[in-house]
Amino acid sequence: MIEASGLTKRYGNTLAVSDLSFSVAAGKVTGFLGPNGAGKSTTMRMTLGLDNPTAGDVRIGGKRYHELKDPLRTVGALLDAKWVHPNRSARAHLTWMARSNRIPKRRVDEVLELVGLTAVADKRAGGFSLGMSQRLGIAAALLGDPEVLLFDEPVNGLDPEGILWIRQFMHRLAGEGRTVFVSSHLLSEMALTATELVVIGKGQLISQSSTEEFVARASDNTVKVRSPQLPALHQQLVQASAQVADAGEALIVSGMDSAKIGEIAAAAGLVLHELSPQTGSLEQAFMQITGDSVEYHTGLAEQAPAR
Ligand SMILES: Nc1ncnc2c1ncn2[C@@H]1O[C@H](COP(=O)(O)OP(=O)(O)OP(=O)(O)O)[C@@H](O)[C@H]1O
Repeated sequence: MIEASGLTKRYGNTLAVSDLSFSVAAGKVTGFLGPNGAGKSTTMRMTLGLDNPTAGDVRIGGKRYHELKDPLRTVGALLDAKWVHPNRSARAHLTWMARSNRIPKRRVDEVLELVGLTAVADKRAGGFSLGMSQRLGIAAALLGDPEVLLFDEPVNGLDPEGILWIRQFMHRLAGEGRTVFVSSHLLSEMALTATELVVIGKGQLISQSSTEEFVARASDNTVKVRSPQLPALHQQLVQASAQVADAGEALIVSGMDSAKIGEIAAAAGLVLHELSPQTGSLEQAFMQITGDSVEYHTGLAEQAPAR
């Protein structure tokens, strides 16, 4: 469990994080979503005691990072996958980390196995692909078998296979009852990865809710209907007070649910080829909720360049 309350960080004239309060529950993947520069990394650094808040605090299991007796056994983090010494092997890197944190050496082999790096454990980490480096970073985060895990933009720059692996691995960690908090500016990725969302813009909380609620709240839910008798169906729906828009070979109906549309079609003896509720995307939801209050427009690209 992570709890931020009134968390604030000022760098000179920049208010990077402003009076931010949210909580992250155990047993779920919680997405930390916001455009570039929204304050996600700063929040994560404060959570890990790498930066001090100007005001407020953030606690892990009720304690500030500095108060944790055995930090690595409580919280693991992947902030930057490329910080490993390039000439060190994955095993040597993890062994060094384990030793300096009084973690038994056998745990090194366990985490290498968990992330699928056993076969390359003795190769130079400097030669690793970004995907392999991310796995090594995750192995390091898991060394102390912590209850709480923080990942900052873990899928940035990864290929689809790497992205899928990370997503499934996070679900698995949450399934084991851990608290998994993962930041991203890739909205569609978060829709697939996270069941809860903490959304920020310009250092401030925009919303905290389930991913489903966030999308439902912001999007106009519509129903797509296809029929070989479109004009007749159109007329029936308008008569029943639905708003109907033509979309080529389909109608997009709002103000009426799919059950009602099906009943109207049946009553009029009209054939349907498709009747599908359209839920809005996370992108739409984000734009709608944040409006112009955040400079999100450049952050909407699906594939951001690797950092
Ligand atoms: N050490 C620092 N000194 C000065 N300003 C900083 C520092 N770290 C972050 N900032 C500023 O604070 C704001 C929030 O940055 P932060 O990196 O936390 O955002 P972010 O949401 O993680 O964005 P990104 O996805 O681009 O990393 C930005 O305006 C950034 O320029």
